Amino acid sequence: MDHQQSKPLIELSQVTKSYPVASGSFSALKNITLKIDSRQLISITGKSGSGKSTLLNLITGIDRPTEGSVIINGVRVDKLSEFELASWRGKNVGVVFQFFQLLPTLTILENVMLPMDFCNTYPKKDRRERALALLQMVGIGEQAEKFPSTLSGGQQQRVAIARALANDPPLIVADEPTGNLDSQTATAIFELFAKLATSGKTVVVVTHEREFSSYFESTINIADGVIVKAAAVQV
Ligand SMILES: Nc1ncnc2c1ncn2[C@@H]1O[C@H](COP(=O)(O)OP(=O)(O)OP(=O)(O)O)[C@@H](O)[C@H]1O
Repeated sequence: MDHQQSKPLIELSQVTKSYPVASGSFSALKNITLKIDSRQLISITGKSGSGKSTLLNLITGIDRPTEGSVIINGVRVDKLSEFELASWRGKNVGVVFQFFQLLPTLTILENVMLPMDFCNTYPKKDRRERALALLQMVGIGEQAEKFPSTLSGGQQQRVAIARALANDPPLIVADEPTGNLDSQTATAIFELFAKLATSGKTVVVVTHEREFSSYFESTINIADGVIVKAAAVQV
């Protein structure tokens, strides 16, 4: 990949996230400074309770830091109002979950159209065609009129990825996206993420699965709220 053209998509400066607890306050993230270039596939790893979800929630603007700044694609996300955040998130971040979280009463196609309907990002007449094109891109175009419960886990995760891409966000974030999938299906999902990074997306994946480390350009390892390693992975 041509790293010459890369620029940071994600910039965290001296970020601390503390929660009030009975004994005072507990810092889930401690003074984190981090830059992630665009067009990269990055993993976040660490033991349970190390701070991975907290980091992800700050990057997606679901949570705000107690101290420090979070800049995504040039926008100071931690300074946006709740109203601004909802709109910013809808257009700038596609989220993929472990358990897919598709709406069961909508068809696959309707699930993928939903973010466009919410954010009004594409003309109404174009949304169906765009959703279909995305489903074809992730390899399940022929399932478009089916309901989520009739699909396999791997197929449902492909739908969730198509939905995450609906508004063409620069950033895709995935929290344990293959935690519920067999190894072969997981491989296909990581290959899809790699393809997205090559096509220009920045993809940040929280994962425990070490056997897929070769897919990532960098791995950010967190322990007790501190980045202990953020090394480039040799592919
Ligand atoms: N709202 C909260 N109030 C108090 N402590 C919290 C809160 N949210 C998270 N924590 C604590 O912050 C630390 C980091 O939590 P976080 O969910 O980010 O970990 P994680 O690495 O994602 O874990 P897992 O792999 O189990 O999901 C944990 O010790 C957790 O108990």
